[in-house]
Amino acid sequence: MQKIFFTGKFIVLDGPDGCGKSTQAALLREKLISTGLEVVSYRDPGTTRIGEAIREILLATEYAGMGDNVEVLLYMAARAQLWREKISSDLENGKCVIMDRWLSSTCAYQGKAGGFGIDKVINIARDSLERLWPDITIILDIDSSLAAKRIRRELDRMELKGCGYHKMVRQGYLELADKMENETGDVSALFKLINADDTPESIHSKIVEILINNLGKGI
Ligand SMILES: Nc1ncnc2c1ncn2[C@@H]1O[C@H](COP(=O)(O)OP(=O)(O)O)[C@@H](O)[C@H]1O
Ligand SMILES: Cc1cn([C@H]2C[C@H](O)[C@@H](COP(=O)(O)OP(=O)(O)O)O2)c(=O)[nH]c1=O
Repeated sequence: MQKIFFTGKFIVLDGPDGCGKSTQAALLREKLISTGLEVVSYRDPGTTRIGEAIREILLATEYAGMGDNVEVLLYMAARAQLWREKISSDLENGKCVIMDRWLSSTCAYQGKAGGFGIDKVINIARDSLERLWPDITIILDIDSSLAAKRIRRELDRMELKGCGYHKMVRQGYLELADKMENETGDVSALFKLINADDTPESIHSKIVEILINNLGKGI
């Protein structure tokens, strides 16, 4: 079995709705625990009481008229609370934090698809978050209509924004990953793209390989 040697890493899985983040977060959590690591996994927005309350407002279909700028601020608020209550101390205590979404989501959804602007999102994050980027962001890239077909429950306010919006979300992730490769300083971060139109097992193996190659040594 491959052994993973790293502790206290902040790992984000991100991508369009239905790309398989939750499935992969659960598989990765089991894998890291099986190698003896202490692991916590959270969802953004949510996890904290404040974050879950903000999440309810963000996803409720009754608030269809919410502006993209308001969305940016609410997602950022939920995230700031999650950092303050959970992630910061977990990392200090050497735990691996697996996040289902993070700042990259706000860049892709509100920044790109909503038209607010990716750079403006990053500027707001810089002023409101203690940490912008995780140790690594893994984007599960998939055609938006294929991802939408995987969702078999009632759609929430964000999922109801339509296929044009969700196509732009995918473009947003691709643009962000590309931007990260070319930036330097606090704007740059480690981003990896994976083709999510594959079996869960194969995607999982690729994620583990990426982590071993980028965060630690494998044998
Ligand atoms: N690689 C995959 N191929 C096909 N279906 C998948 C795959 N990964 C997850 N699914 C299914 O697609 C749906 C959405 O997966 P989920 O992990 O909840 O995605 P997300 O958290 O990104 O919305 C679930 O029904 C799940 O069982
Ligand atoms: C974190 C975040 C999520 N979102 C959206 C993506 C989802 O449609 C919704 C809730 O996230 P989530 O429950 O993770 O979506 P799913 O499991 O369906 O992939 O919020 C944003 O628009 N901006 C953000 O910053």
